[in-house]
Amino acid sequence: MSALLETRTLSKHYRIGSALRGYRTLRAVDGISLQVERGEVLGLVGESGCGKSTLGRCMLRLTEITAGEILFDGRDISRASDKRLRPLRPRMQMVFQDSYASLNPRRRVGDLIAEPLRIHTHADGARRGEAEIAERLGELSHLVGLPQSALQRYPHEFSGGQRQRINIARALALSPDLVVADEPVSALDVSIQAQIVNLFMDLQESLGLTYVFVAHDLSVVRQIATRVAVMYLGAVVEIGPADTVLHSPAHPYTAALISAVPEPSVGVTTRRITLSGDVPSPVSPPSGCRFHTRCPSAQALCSMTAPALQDMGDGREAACHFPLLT
Ligand SMILES: Nc1ncnc2c1ncn2[C@@H]1O[C@H](COP(=O)(O)OP(=O)(O)OP(=O)(O)O)[C@@H](O)[C@H]1O
Repeated sequence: MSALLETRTLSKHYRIGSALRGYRTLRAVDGISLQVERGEVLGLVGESGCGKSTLGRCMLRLTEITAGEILFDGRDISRASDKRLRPLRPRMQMVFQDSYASLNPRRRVGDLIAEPLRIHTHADGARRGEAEIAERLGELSHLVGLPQSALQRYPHEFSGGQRQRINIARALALSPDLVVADEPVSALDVSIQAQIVNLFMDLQESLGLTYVFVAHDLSVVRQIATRVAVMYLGAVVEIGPADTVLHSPAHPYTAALISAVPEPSVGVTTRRITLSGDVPSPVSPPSGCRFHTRCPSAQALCSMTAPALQDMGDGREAACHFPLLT
């Protein structure tokens, strides 16, 4: 069976600057090939600005891509028009970090959750009637743990965690196959984060969902992800089963990310690695391996030749000339 979603050398470049000062190309996502299998939770991790959100948005074609291909359920949607995407939209949904910005403050929660049901018809073109919508609203609020009374109220009357439940209900309204969640818990208090992560996990199990879960917090990713893709400067540097990648990283960058987590239970690294310097600009990424300017294991080869993702023989791939395990 084919993957639910596949990207092939996917790139998203932005033109930045001005006519006066000159234009430059910012490589937010630069040639990423990966597969998201049905029923899995792929965690996307990496420092701020490495391209996680851009990749998530490209996967759902919420933004035009610059190059490469995206296949959803075997169908090439890389350059599909809005009209062609429309029947697929219900099957792919996004949950954003900012639970408030995603909700129109002037509309009642019930209307907000029902909106996708009113906009999209059934697959045969039939519109949903009000009784059907009311029944679905009842199901959805139960699924995400919102009381029925919440449907009559407005977004500002809720806490951040409850608002994220509203966003999740909206995303699930049309029974999607794939949900891309972009830092869905990072704006929440730690105690509430656990509740929302648990909700994501319960829903995934009961509804058989597939997630791409973007997060910079490795302890959250470790809790929910079955596989992890580690991004650096627009590229994937390591990808594989979450336990393998987070417990015995092959790429020095993954090891450094894990080292930076204060609580040691997140991963057990073979070495403690501290990164020096800032992330280079995606406008002019370093030659060879993009990570070589900050890598403690870098050698002459690393500044000349970009390493491709290689099979490490344990179900994971890493893009490094001198991986930590060999
Ligand atoms: N619309 C845009 N125009 C120009 N540059 C953009 C645009 N959107 C994102 N970028 C740039 O693309 C790069 C990747 O951004 P992106 O938001 O995808 O990273 P991220 O890993 O999700 O970071 P964060 O966790 O901070 O959101 C950054 O350098 C960002 O400034």
